[in-house]
Amino acid sequence: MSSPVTLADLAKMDNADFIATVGGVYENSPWVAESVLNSAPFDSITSLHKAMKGAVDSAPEEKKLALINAHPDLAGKAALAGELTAESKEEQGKAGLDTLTQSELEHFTKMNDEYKAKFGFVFILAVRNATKHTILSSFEARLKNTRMKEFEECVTQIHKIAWMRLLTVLEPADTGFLTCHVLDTAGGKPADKMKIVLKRVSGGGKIGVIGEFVTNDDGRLTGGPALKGNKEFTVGVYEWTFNVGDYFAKEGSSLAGTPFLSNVPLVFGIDNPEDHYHVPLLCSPYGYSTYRGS
Ligand SMILES: NC(=O)N[C@H]1NC(=O)NC1=O
Repeated sequence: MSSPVTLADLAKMDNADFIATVGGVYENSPWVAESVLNSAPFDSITSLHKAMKGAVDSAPEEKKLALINAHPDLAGKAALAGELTAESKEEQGKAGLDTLTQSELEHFTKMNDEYKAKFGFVFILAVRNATKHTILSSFEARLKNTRMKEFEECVTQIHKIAWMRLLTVLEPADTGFLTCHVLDTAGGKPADKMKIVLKRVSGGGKIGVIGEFVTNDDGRLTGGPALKGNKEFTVGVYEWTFNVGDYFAKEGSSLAGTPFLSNVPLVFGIDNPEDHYHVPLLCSPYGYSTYRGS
């Protein structure tokens, strides 16, 4: 795959090159990219996606229907005939749809046919991070919906597909960063001097341990964000490991010889590398919780 285009390079392109670069993020529908040319240049993938999404959402019903039907079936005829776009081939391949057994293939054909017979359009699911099992259970669940709900769901899935395609084509803006905060809910105070390890579990960049930190008096990471900018803060799955056991031992509040909580792992996903993700931990010796903060 060619290396991602920077937003600065995208801004310098003429219309034809702009369409050649991002025209394929809405499957077989370059009109979406064409309709945002007036709003160029874009300073982030987020703003480009927002503009493209807006063009689709404000398009008439027939145009949305044509957009849905511009997608190939999952594990359908086009896939079998080797006629998928490069983008769709990659996505369907990542979900394992290019290595189905004969009986799995028949199952997919049955679900595609049932879905089309009920709703009159192609079943759409963003499958880049899916498996054949999650796709089949999604088919089952969505077959119970109304046509209107499914129409909306397909458009929502198309926006997700476009977002993930933009992330493969363009280099994100350098604005994203990851922060943390640990609060001791038993003591009613920030958890200071707690050791935290950060690992990248999957995604772009080095996999494995990528940082070791200690919280300051305010329970935040000494030295600022754990990851910062588009070289470090990439789409993927990450894991904090909080050394809660040692912290509460230091506080003198661990009553047991073998503490109930020792290391607390927290696995979280980064979908928008241009955003600020604040991933905190609220903990006591016997429980913990988190949320996506700001
Ligand atoms: N039918 C359908 O959902 N197709 C699409 N989904 C996806 O992730 N890529 C596609 O081509």
